[in-house]
Amino acid sequence: MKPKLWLYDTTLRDGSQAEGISLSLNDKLKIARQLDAMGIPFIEGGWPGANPKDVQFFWKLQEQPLKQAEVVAFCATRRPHKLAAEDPMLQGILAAKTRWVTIFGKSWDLHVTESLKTSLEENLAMIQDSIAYLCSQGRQVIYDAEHWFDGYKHNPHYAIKTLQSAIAAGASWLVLCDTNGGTLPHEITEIIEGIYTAIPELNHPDYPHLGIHPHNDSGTAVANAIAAVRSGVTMVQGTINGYGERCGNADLCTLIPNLQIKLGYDCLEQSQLAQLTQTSRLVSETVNFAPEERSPFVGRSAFTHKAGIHVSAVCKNPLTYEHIVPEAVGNQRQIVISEQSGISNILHYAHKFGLTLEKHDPDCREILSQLKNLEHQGYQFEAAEASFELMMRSILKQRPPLFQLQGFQVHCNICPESHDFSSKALATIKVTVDQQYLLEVAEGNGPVSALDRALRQALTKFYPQIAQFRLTDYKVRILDGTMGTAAQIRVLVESSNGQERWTTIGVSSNILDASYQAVVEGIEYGLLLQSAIKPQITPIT
Ligand SMILES: CC(=O)SCCNC(=O)CCNC(=O)[C@H](O)C(C)(C)COP(=O)(O)OP(=O)(O)OC[C@H]1O[C@@H](n2cnc3c(N)ncnc32)[C@H](O)[C@@H]1OP(=O)(O)O
Ligand SMILES: CC(=O)C(=O)O
Repeated sequence: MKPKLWLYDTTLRDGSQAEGISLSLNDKLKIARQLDAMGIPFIEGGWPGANPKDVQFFWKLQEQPLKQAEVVAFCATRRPHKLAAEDPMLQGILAAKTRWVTIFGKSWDLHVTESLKTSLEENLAMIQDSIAYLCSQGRQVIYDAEHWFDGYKHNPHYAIKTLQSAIAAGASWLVLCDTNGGTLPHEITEIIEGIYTAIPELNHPDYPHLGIHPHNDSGTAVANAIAAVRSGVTMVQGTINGYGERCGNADLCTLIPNLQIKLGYDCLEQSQLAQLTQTSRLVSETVNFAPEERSPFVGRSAFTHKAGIHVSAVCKNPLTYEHIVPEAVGNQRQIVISEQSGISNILHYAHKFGLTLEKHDPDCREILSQLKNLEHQGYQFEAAEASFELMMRSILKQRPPLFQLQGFQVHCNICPESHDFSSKALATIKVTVDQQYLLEVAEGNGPVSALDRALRQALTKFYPQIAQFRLTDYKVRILDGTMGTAAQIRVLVESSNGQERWTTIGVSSNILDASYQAVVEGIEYGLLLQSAIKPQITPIT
C-alpha cells in the first residue's frame, strides 16, 4: 500500500455553489453524517459568516459532533488594508469553533490587481496575516491557493511568493486550486515539479504538505487530481458526484476508487469504500438531482451488461468485462435484455424468473428471435421486464389466458364551444372469462383511464386481488415522429400492488391499442406475482 492520502470533501461548500443546488440545514447535516460514516477525514462544511445557514450548521455540529471527521470552516483572507483580528469573516470562522479552517487567497497577479484592486505586496500581507492570526487563535490552517495554476503560468515568481507567505505564516497544507478548471494533466505534473524545485523545503516532512482542488471545466478534474497525487500531493479535494461551481469539481466517487483500487493509495477502509454507491445516491437524492446512470463506479449502468457477447463472457467470468468487482464500491452487476442480446441473456433471465431453460432447448432460440422481432417493431423490454417474462412464459407454455377479449369501444365527448373539457371518457368492454360473457361500462378522466376501469370491473369478479393493483405511471413515446399521426407509439405502464412495482409495454400505431396491451399485461403480471392464476386455469397444451 502506498502512503496515506487525505480526502477532503467540499460537497457542502463548493458543491453548494453548483447551479440548481440549494441545501437546507438538515440536508447539510445529513450529508455530513454520511461522509463521516464513510470515513472522509476532512469535511468542508461551509462559509460561516457568508450566510446564516452555514453559521447554524457549525453550531449544530458543536452540539452533536461528527464521529471521526474534522469539519472545516471556510473563508477568504482578510480584506485589503484591514487588520486580520478585526475582519468580520475571520471572526466568523473562529466562532465556528472548528480545529481546522481553510482560507483562500489569491495566487494570480491578475486577480490581485483586477479583483481585489490592491497591490501585489498587500495581497502577500493578507495571506500571511490571515493565516498567522488564525494559527495564533489555535487553528490548524489549510491554505487554498486560488487560481494557483493560472497564476503560476502567468507569473511563476509571484505565485511562488504567495505560497512562501502561507508557509511563513504557519499553514499546515497548501492546496493548489485549478479554480477555472483549464489546466491539463501534463501541466499539473510540470507545475508541481516547478514548486518542489522553487521551494525544496516542501520535501521535508515538517513543512506544509501539498493538496489539489481541481475544477472540471476541461473534463479533466479527476485526471488532474491523479496527476497531482502522482507528483507528490497528499490531499485531494473534491465533491460527491462532482457537484460544484460551473462544471463542478473532481468527482470523489470516481477519484477515490481510482486512487485506492487502481493506484494502491490508502484512502478509506474497504468497508467504507463499499459505501460509495450508497453515498452517491443519498447525495443526489438530497440535492434533488437525478442520479447520473453512467457515472463510473457508482452509476446504475457502471456494471450493467447488455451486449450478448459481453453477457456470455461475464457469466463465465466477470473479469472479462469488468474492471473491478462492483461490490468493492457498493454497486452491483446487472444484465439487461434487448435486440443486442444472445442466448446468454435469455438464460440469465430464465434463471431470474425461476424458469427452467437449457441452452440447446429450441425454445431458447424462439424467445431470442421473438425478442429481436418485437424490438424491431418498437418494443423495448429493457424497460419492461414484466412483459418480457410474460412473453417467455407464452413460448414456454406457462402463460394461461386470463380472459378472451371480444372487443372494446372508447368514446370521448369534447365540446369546445361550451368550453366543457371536463366530461368523462366512456369505455365499453366485452370479455369472456371462464366461458362467461361479460359486458362492462366505465367512465374515466381520459380514454385510457376509462378502459382500465372497465377492464378491471370485468376481471375483478374473477380475480378479486386486482382491486389492490394501481397504475402508478404511464409513459407514451412516439417512435418515428416523421410519420406524423401514423407513427408507432410505445406505451409503458408501471403498476404496483403496494409492495412491488412492475412495468409492462405495448406498441401500436393506435395509442389505445398500445395502452390496452400494456394495461392488460400489467394486470396479468400482478396476478402472476401473487401466483393467483395457476390454481384456476390449466396450462395450454
Ligand atoms: C474560488 C471560490 O469558489 S471561493 C468561494 C466563493 N464562494 C462564495 O462566494 C459563496 C459565498 N459568498 C458570499 O456569500 C458573498 O460573496 C460574501 C459574503 C463572501 C461577500 O459578499 P459581499 O461583501 O457582498 O461582496 P461581493 O460578493 O460582492 O464581492 C466579493 C468581495 O470579496 C473580495 N475577495 C475575493 N477574494 C478575496 C480574498 N481571497 N480575500 C479577501 N477578499 C476577497 C472581492 O474583492 C470583493 O471585494 P469588494 O466588494 O471590495 O470588491
Ligand atoms: C477555493 C476554490 O474553491 C477554488 O479555488 O476553486
